[in-house]
Amino acid sequence: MEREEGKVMDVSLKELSRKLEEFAKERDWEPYHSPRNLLLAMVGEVGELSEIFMWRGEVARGLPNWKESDKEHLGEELSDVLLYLIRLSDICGIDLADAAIKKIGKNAIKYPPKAP
Ligand SMILES: Nc1ccn([C@H]2C[C@H](O)[C@@H](COP(=O)(O)OP(=O)(O)OP(=O)(O)O)O2)c(=O)n1
Repeated sequence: MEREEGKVMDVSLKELSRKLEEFAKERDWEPYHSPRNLLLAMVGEVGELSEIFMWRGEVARGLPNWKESDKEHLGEELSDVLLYLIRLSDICGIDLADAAIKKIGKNAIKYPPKAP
């Protein structure tokens, strides 16, 4: 994991996946991390993420008028969704990085760029 001024600059999905595995092992939570439980946990976090945007109306890119504390909360909920997604993929035996790259390739064929 590459760091600069205390901030993570580059981290792989595999590194995050390993950290999540360690986290679950250290707490004896592995039996609870079944595919269905992880999926439900992720959907729950998507709900929490949605709540942040609820009733605010449309939001400008970069969230210029948001309080720092709201942006921090947003980062936490986005992370919860990502972490459960990575853990779910891992427990299902899916290499998420590989699957995502392949899917981007497939998308590009389905939706070719407009001709110049
Ligand atoms: N069985 C569990 C429970 C939690 N976590 C981890 C993954 C998530 O990143 C985070 C979720 O924790 P909480 O369920 O406490 O959810 P929040 O952090 O959103 O707290 P709250 O719902 O109180 O806002 O913890 C986990 O891996 N396995």
